[in-house]
Amino acid sequence: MSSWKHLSRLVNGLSLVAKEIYNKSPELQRARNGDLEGLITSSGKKALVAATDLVGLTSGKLRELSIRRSKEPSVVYFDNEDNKHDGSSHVADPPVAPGIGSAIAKPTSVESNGVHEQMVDSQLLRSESISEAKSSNREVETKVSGGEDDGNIGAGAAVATSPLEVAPVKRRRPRERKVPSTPVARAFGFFNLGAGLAWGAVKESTYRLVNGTPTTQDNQPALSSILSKENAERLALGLCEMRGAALKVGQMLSIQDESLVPAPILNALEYVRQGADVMPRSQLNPVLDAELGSDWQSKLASFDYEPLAAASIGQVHRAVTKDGLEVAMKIQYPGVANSIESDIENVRRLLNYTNLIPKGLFLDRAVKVAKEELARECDYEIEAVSQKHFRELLSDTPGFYVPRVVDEVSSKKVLTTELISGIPIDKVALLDQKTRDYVGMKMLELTLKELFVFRFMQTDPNWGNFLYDEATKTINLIDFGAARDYPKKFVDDYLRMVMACADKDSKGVIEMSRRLGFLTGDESDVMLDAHVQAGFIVGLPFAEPGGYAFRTNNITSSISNLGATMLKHRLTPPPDEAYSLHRKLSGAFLACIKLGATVRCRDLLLQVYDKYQFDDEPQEPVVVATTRSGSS
Ligand SMILES: Nc1ncnc2c1ncn2[C@@H]1O[C@H](COP(=O)(O)OP(=O)(O)OP(=O)(O)O)[C@@H](O)[C@H]1O
Repeated sequence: MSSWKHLSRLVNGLSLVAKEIYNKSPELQRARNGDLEGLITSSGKKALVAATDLVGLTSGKLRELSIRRSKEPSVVYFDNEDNKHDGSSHVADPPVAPGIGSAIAKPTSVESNGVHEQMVDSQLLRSESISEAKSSNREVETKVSGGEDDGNIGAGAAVATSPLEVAPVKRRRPRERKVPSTPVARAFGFFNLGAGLAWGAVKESTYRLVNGTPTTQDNQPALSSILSKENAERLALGLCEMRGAALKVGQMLSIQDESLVPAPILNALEYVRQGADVMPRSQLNPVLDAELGSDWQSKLASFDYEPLAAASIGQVHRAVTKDGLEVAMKIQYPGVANSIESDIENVRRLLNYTNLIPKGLFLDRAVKVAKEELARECDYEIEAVSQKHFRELLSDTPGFYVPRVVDEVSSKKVLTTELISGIPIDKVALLDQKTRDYVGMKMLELTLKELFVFRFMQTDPNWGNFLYDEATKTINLIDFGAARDYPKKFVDDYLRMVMACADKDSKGVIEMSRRLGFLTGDESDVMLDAHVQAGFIVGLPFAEPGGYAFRTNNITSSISNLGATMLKHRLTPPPDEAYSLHRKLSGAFLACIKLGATVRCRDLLLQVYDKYQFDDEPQEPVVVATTRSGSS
C-alpha cells in the first residue's frame, strides 16, 4: 500500500475525527452559537496539549511513557471515632481484617488538608496473597517474545517454573495517566491514536519501498504496513490510555483466535489484558467525593492510593472499613460511562482503517450487544445486585465463595466488596495435576450450573475473575458486571443442542440451531456441515464417559479451521444471547486447556441434564443417543 494512500486515509481520518469532536463538544457548539471567547478559554488549553501530543506521535516514535513511581507512601489512615490516635509521631498498628494482612509496617504520621492521617508504605502493608492477586492481574504473561525494554514495556524473560510454562514473556509496567474524561479529550485521544497509526503506516511503507516487504518467520509476506508490529503496539497502548469501552473492545479482540485477528496484532493486544494505565489521585479523589460524599474518609479506617488493579472501566483500591473489614473499592474512571457510544464508534473506525475486522463478523449486531453490555457494566449498582444474587445462589455449593458487598461505601460508580485472595486460573496451571483437575472440574461445574440451573451467568471469563485459594480449596469469584439471565425457552433449547452435540446427533444440532436462531433454514450444505462439525467438536468433552484431557485434544485449532468457512457462508448473526454465552463457554474451555485439566465432563453434564425440567417438548423430538451412562 502506497504512502500516498495512507496520507489520504490520514486526511480522511482526521476529518472524521474533527467532525466527531465538533458534534460531541459542547464548547464547539457554543462557538457555533457565537460564544467564541468561551471556546478559546475552555478548549484552547486542551487543544494545545493534544496538539503537542500529536507532535510526539508524528515524530515517528511511540511517546516516551513515563512510569511515575511516587515516593509518597500510598496508604492513608483516617482519624475517626473508632480509630483515634493522639496525632503525635507516636505510631500505632493499622487496623487489619482478620486473616488477610500479616506483613504490617509501622505507619508514620503526617498532616494533610486538616485531616490527620497516618501513612505507611503500601508495599510493606500488602499481604502475600493479595500481592499475588495483584501482580497476577497486572503481570499477565504475554506471548510477545523477545524485544527490548523501551522503558514502557518491561522485558521479562519468564523463568519456567513448570514444564507447562516455558514461553518467554514480556511484561508491561503500569503507567500513571489521566483518563481522557471529556468528549473533547476522548476525541483528541482517538485523533492522536489514528494519526499515530497513519504515521506508523507511512513510515513502514517507506521502509518497505526501500528494503522490500519483509517476510514472517514461516516465510509468508508480512501483513500490510498499517498492521506493523510497532503500530499494533501503538494501538494497544493507546487503548490502555483511553480506558473505558475502547479498552474493553481491545480486550475482546485480544482473546480472539488467530483465524480472526492476525498473530502479530494478537501479540500486541496482549498488553491490553495486563490492565489499563493508572489514574492519578487528582482524578480519583473527585470521583470519591462525588460518589460517596466529601466525608467518605469517615466511613473508612484506611485507603491505599496505590491501586490493586487498573481494569478497563475502573481501578481497584484496597481499603479497610471502620469496623476493620478489608475491602476492595472499584472506582470508575470519570467520563467512561458517557462515552460508550462514541468510543465504540471510534474504535470501529480505527479497526476499519486497519482492516482488522474480518468479513462475516456481523459487526453491527456485535457492536449493538457490546454497547448494551458495557452500559450495564458501568452501573455498579446493577453489579452489586448481581453479586448479592450470586452469593445467594452459590451459598450451598461447596468450593465457591462470592465476597460480600459493602453497601455503605458503594454507589453507581464505586463498588466496595470484601477483599478476597487467591491466584488466578493461569497461575493455577503451575500447580500439581490433582489441583488443576479439581479447579478445571469446578470451573465447568460452575458454568453448567450458571446456565442450566440458575439461568443466570457471570459472562466475563477473564482468568483474573476466578481466584483460587489453595488453603480452603475454594474459588473466590469477582466481577459480576457482565452477569445476565437467560430466558427459560432459550436455555431449554440450548441444553437440547448441547446434548445433541455431545451425542453426535446432526439432525438434533440443526433443528435446535434453527430454533435458537443460529441458522435460518436456508443455509447451504457447506455451511450446515461446518456448523454441525463445529458443534461436534465443542461437544467432544461431553461425548464419552470418563475423564476428558483438555490439553491433549486441540479443540480450538479444529474450531478455527471451521470458523473461516462459517464466517464465509453464514446467513444470519448469532442470537443476542450467544455473544456473552459463547464468550463464557469458550472461556471455561480455554481455562481447562490452560490448566491442562482432565475432567469428567459428561458426568457433570448428565448431573444437570437428569434434573432439568423442560417447559415444552420440541416440535420434532430431538434424537439423542440412548446411552446416558456417563456417571460410571
Ligand atoms: N473483592 C476483591 N478482592 C480482591 N481483589 C479484587 C476484588 N475485586 C476486584 N479485585 C481486583 O481488581 C481487578 C479488577 O476488578 P474487576 O474485574 O471487578 O474490574 P472490571 O472493571 O470489571 O475489570 P475488567 O476490565 O476485567 O472487566 C480484579 O482482577 C482483581 O485483581
